[in-house]
Amino acid sequence: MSGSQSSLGGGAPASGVTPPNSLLDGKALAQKVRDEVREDVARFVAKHGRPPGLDVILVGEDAASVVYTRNKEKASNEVGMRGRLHRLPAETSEAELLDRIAALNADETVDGILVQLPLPKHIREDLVIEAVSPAKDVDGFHPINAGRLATGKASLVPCTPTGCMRLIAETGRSLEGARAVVVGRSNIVGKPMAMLLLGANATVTMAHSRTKDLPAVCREADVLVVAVGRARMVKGDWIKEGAVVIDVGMNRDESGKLCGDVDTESARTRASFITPVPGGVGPMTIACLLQNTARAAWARVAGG
Ligand SMILES: Nc1nc(=O)c2c([nH]1)NC[C@@H]1CN(c3ccc(C(=O)N[C@@H](CCC(=O)O)C(=O)O)cc3)C=[N+]21
Repeated sequence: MSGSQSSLGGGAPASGVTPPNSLLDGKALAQKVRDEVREDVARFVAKHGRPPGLDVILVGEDAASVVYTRNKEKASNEVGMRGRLHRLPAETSEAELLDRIAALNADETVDGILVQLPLPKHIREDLVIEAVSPAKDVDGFHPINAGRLATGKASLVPCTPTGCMRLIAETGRSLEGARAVVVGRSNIVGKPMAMLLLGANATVTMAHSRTKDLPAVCREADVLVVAVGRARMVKGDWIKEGAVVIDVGMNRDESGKLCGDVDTESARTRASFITPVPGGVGPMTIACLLQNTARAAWARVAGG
């Protein structure tokens, strides 16, 4: 916890007495992170005479991906980076995509490379992830970076889990010895999330679709992070009284409304802090992408 600005909903103080049922405002906290990055970028430009460069590659026309990648491009330019979006047709071959990545790997003005997922079926995702230079892998998806995180030598860490950790820090709750449950075991959220929580000395349980009595496991959690992609799956009575709940889900319900993996309305009555969807983890993911890009730029000029 630092600074005088509160990112909690309802005018709650950022530290001290914890009000019940507080929404954690990810949008406000993301703005704070972006302001920090903007200052860092200015220092980089002053020292190195060029802005950090972020190159985002989108293959195909998926409507949501078009919006997200435009947002990433825009957000990077807003903090003073040189952000660029490469839009490739859906028919782009795997070899063509790998060529484009190789060119960006070799370009000294490129500090960060992000290939938007999912990719079209004819392109092997793992090959593409492994083609990005680990030093420019601002998603933190390369096996080298996953391995570094798992062995306690983290450099570029996946953006969503990093954002979740920052949201948890904002609550003022200590993770030391706390029981953390991560629901979902993906390589891009669940697994790196568990590594970060473990690194903060939480006792971590990884739960998933095969977990027996998932509600009972969730009820053990002082900190519950849910990343499964199922609309409002986690109900209020799965939540331990006073828990911190981080909802990574981005789903559309039957009426087309954006919602998380947690039934926020019922969970709010038991959680002390909970992230809304939208306006929770999503904005933090983009802010942490910018942070990773700045970090990659500094590391590259230092020869790290
Ligand atoms: N290589 C790669 N890296 C990614 O980081 C990546 C990806 N591929 N593919 C897709 C997912 C999804 N993702 C989101 C980021 C921010 C919001 C976000 O800002 N959401 C807003 C709402 C946006 C809306 O209204 O649709 C919010 O939660 O408030 C959402 C989704 C990054 N992803």
